[in-house]
Amino acid sequence: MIAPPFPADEDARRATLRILQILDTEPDERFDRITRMAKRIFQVPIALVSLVDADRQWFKSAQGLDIRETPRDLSFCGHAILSDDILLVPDSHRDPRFADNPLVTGPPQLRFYAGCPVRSPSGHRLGTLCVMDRQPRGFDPDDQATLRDLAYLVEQQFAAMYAAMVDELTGLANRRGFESQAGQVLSLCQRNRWPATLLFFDLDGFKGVNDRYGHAEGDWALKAFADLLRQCLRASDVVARTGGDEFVALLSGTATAEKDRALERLRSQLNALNLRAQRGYTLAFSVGSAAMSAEEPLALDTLMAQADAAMYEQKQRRSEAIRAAG
Ligand SMILES: Nc1nc2c(ncn2[C@@H]2O[C@H](COP(=O)(O)OP(=O)(O)OP(=O)(O)O)[C@@H](O)[C@H]2O)c(=O)[nH]1
Repeated sequence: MIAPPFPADEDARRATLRILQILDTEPDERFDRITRMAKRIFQVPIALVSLVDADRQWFKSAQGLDIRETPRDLSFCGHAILSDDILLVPDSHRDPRFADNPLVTGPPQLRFYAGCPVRSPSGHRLGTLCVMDRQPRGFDPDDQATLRDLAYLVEQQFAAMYAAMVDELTGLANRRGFESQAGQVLSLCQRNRWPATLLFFDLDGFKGVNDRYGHAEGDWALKAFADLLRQCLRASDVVARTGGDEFVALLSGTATAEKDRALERLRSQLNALNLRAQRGYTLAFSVGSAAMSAEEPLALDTLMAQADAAMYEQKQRRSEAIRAAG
């Protein structure tokens, strides 16, 4: 058996799965309808929408299988997401990648597999729409075209979910996406008695960038800042653009010293960007933070309000200092 390797975009792919907040959710008729159609059209016992997570594949929709997940190492879909095309395994007994796979040699005794990768609007292959049989079979070009059409329906559902949760300009979570993801992360911190820190950022003098250099330049600056946040914070932190030039990040399991280090990294990378980019203006931000200790749980709203107030204070101090100097 050959376990599937990770694709090159693995981190971004998993971050997208997190933003969509689709893993471990309830069955959804929009996806179940598609797998029912696939099962009927191809006359197969099993049809799945499988999402490939860190170490498992999890089924958003499953027809003909009682389990909701299997280890990623054993998954056919882990192989299918390595390419844009359909992965076709007409007879698993004759394929060295799968011949001694426990899902082939034991239940559900998979013999035939056809899986079409399903992508997020940002282009990451999140999983597959796949059909399976317990006997070998063919899958002609017409079948393949039909499977691609059905996979496209799955992608449209992803697109609708994505639009509701993601800021189109920067690809970060939007306010709604943030509230929902951060709410879950905060509950996890509270259950495990981990500290958490919320950072509230607002760019300084951003209106001036738009006014002097145009809206397109303003968009460039927002995207550049979003990229820096992505680079300087951990993949497990929840980062969002919640308004015009406002960004927030929830750092989980993070105490003050780590938060300070993250902000130092951000400042130094922003300095480097300003020097490198030479756009005629200096991109700068004010930031406020609010901490939840392991002992005292706080609601997300409270953390947001505290961090916003701290940011505002810093902004006032900075503009007073600039006025005094000038
Ligand atoms: N380019 C661009 N500009 C935007 C977008 N959304 C909001 N803005 C602009 O962002 C600016 C935000 O305004 P403020 O926060 O008051 O401006 P500021 O100059 O940063 O003010 P301070 O925060 O006090 O430093 C406004 O000019 C908005 O028009 C966007 O998606 N793209």
